[in-house]
Amino acid sequence: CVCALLHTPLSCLFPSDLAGVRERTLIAVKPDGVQRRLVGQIIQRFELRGFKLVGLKMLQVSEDLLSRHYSQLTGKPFYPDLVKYMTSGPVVVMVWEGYNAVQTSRAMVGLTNPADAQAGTVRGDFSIHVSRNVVHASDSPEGAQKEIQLWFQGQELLNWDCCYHNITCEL
Ligand SMILES: Nc1ccn([C@@H]2O[C@H](COP(=O)(O)OP(=O)(O)OP(=O)(O)O)[C@@H](O)[C@H]2O)c(=O)n1
Ligand SMILES: Nc1ncnc2c1ncn2[C@@H]1O[C@H](COP(=O)(O)OP(=O)(O)O)[C@@H](O)[C@H]1O
Ligand SMILES: [Mg+2]
Repeated sequence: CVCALLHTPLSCLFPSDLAGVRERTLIAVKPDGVQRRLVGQIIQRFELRGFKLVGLKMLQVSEDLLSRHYSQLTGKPFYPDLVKYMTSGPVVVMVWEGYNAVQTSRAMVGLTNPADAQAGTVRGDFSIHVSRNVVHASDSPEGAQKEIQLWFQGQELLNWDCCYHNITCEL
């Protein structure tokens, strides 16, 4: 721990805002992202940003899981097409942990409609249409907790120590 090397208590480096250091968010590479071989690049962005991967799997999504994941969208006109899209092939779903993970991940992913997503975001760099926008990212800490419980069993998530933990803002 660099903190120990510096003989500096962590509280000196991060004086007051430690609440969000172990925040977790759910990111899914949607079927179009998997088909287009974008999984590696998406994982790399989260690793390079400083987040820690604590869960990862590939699966074929069931309509039941999807309807629970997108429960607020089931009445939308595009929902049937959304189901076709999301069940058209495997998705890669992961849980990333770190300071302010939800908000920062949303910023990295970009706005829902790729036409509005800034260049430099996943959607802004890799997609052009809202119905094929490559990734999902939880949009609130509460939503993230629900989604993580929906997609992962507790034992599929690993607490592991990162040797750079004070640099990446972990406790
Ligand atoms: N007119 C629309 C609106 C949404 N969608 C799809 O439905 C998903 C869920 O919409 P929403 O939750 O509003 O967007 P985001 O939160 O940005 O996307 P996600 O929940 O997948 O992260 C979108 O990503 C998109 O794939 C769509 O195909 N057509
Ligand atoms: N108007 C739309 N037309 C087609 N698909 C949409 C539309 N709005 C949202 N979607 C799809 O539904 C997904 C979930 O929507 P939402 O949760 O609102 O956005 P986000 O994915 O950014 O969290 C979006 O990512 C997108 O794939
Ligand atoms: Mg959403």
